[in-house]
Amino acid sequence: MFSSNAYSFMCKPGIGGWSSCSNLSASQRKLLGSSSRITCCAPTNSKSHGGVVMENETNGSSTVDDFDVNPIPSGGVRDVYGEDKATEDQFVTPWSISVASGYSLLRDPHYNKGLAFTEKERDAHYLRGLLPPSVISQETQVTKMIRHIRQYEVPLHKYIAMMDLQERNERLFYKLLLDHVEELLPVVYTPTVGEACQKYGSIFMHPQGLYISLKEKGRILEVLRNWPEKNIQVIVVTDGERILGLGDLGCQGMGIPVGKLSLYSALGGVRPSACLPITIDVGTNNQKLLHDELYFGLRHKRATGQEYTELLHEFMNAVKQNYGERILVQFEDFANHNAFDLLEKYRSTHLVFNDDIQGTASVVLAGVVSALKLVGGDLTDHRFLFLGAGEAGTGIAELIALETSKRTNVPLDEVRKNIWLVDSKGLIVSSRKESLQHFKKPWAHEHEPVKELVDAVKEIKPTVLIGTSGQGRTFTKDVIEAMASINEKPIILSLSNPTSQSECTAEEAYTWSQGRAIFASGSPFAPVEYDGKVFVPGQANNAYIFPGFGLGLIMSGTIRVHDDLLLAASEALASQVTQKDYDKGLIYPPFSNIRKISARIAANVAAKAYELGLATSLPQPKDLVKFAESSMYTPLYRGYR
Ligand SMILES: NC(=O)C1=CN([C@@H]2O[C@H](COP(=O)(O)OP(=O)(O)OC[C@H]3O[C@@H](n4cnc5c(N)ncnc54)[C@H](OP(=O)(O)O)[C@@H]3O)[C@@H](O)[C@H]2O)C=CC1
Ligand SMILES: CC(=O)C(=O)O
Ligand SMILES: [Mg+2]
Repeated sequence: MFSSNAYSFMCKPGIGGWSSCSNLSASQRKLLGSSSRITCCAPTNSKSHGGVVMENETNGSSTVDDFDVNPIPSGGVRDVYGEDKATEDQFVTPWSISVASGYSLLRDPHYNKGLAFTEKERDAHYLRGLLPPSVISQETQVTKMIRHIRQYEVPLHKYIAMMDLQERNERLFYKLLLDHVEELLPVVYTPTVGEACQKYGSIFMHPQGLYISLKEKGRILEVLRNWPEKNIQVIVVTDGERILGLGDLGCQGMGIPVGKLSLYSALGGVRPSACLPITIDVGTNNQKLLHDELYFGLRHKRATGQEYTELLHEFMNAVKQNYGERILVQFEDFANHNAFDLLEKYRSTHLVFNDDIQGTASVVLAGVVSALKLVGGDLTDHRFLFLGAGEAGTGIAELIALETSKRTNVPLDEVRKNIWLVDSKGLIVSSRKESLQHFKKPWAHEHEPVKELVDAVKEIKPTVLIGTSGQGRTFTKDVIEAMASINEKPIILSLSNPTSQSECTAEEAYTWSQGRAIFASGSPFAPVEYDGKVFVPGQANNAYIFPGFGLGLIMSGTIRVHDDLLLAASEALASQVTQKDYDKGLIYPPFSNIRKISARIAANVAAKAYELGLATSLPQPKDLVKFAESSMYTPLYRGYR
């Protein structure tokens, strides 16, 4: 992810976008060629925007835009290094221009091609003798790497090998991931990323992402400016308190933003250099980690209240100050006592998106809508029961209610009555209302208290059962048999991650429902044979949505997330399920088509953003799907002159 020896040029402060960098002279543009980056800076402590980096790709899109906070007087001399506007008490960053070659080129993951460097490149870039004589293609490298990965039987070893490749040769990493997406997604993402986070202290070799701890309070802007890439378009940030269903992993949660952003590039085509993984370290309440000598985070209990709020507020302001209005901040795996408040606080001032609340809602709504093709009826004909009433559960419930209300013109409050949630204390009912967290209150319907899930299933008689509890094996035989006795084709979504926390396995869902369940899970399960028939479980994971959703926001310059954009993403995803998928009982399309799916999601999201007046990249491209496709990062190697 780091690259220190690229061509670097200073340019005006601004905000990442898709228009061209007007500040570059013709000779600079020529000099930059196809594998160059332009780096800008501003004095530390400066109140102006920090800068933008743009990177050329084959599509020629460039990324410095028109939000100029420091216009250049025509004919004047440009303060390209931010040196002139710095006062004497301010420090400037000594950025330098350099060309990677020889040994440093081989060690630069952004530019390294290993044995794929051509003869000409080996001469031009002082690589003779630093590589064995053979020249091989990127295709052959992919074949070699997938064999290498397959050698490992332990998933964590595969994960380490993938991370190692990412640090050595970024384009090969992404080509490999894209070419073998169904095989490697479970390696770089759930379930293996969960184990990686649990063991991050001992497998940690290269620092990845940016760590912002309480120690950096008061100078977060400076910390952001230490990141080598300047044209950041997406940040995925966690504070590590609710990592998948594994709880508080503190600083070790970094595996999640790193993994999510790999998917942004692989599945959504957002350039890796535009992605910034961040972990905010306010301490951890995980006693095991606090006593682990390899733990590398702050060794104290989590800061809460004002201390937490102030750090997060400084972070959000610094992000906007450094990267501008269009930077997308994706909140990931925060505990629900912070997640809802952060989203509420920043949704009107920043481009923020909570993947666990909003992304999950969008993907599950799509799955439910497609499932209706298999079971019949409309959304209003179905009754939903959730195990788990936190971010994912109430987020999904809310979006299903919104879509149903829009489709039927029935008021939201009325629609909500068909949706029931169970939390750790039992069914959410009106007699509990006073003591409920705010996000549960809309779901407190009139009913006698019910403690056990199986009893709730028998009482509520849901057609759809959704697990968002983070508790493994909670959809017991009794629960699934109860669902199967009420429904010809029970829809059972076991969304909790990683696999150990899944409410049931695919085998349990199919066996206990005598092969009648429409089943999907958050982490993947292998196909199951039951009664002579093979059942292929789908994966209901927000990974279907956030990469395309983010691309849609970025390519349209959208400045705020609106619920209708989530509905647009969901609709696009559901529309990608084919008859062939339905015939296999699948309610999601295969991940092997993910780039096409992401382009459609991006286009639908962008179209809605333009319609709502939230998009700022004007004029609107005529064909948004083509535009999305042409905007995507491709991991093929570029030639170096
Ligand atoms: N597939 C996907 O794409 C996604 C999956 N997830 C997964 O969903 C799970 C939950 O995430 P999230 O909603 O953010 O977590 P939260 O902590 O916000 O919510 C968890 C909910 O589960 C309830 N719960 C906990 N234990 C039990 C139990 N034994 N019986 C009934 N309810 C219980 C909690 O109850 P109480 O409120 O009483 O504490 C709470 O309401 C995680 O495993 C996560 O990995 C999340 C996002 C996306
Ligand atoms: C998938 C995801 O975002 C989660 O489990 O938290
Ligand atoms: Mg998450």
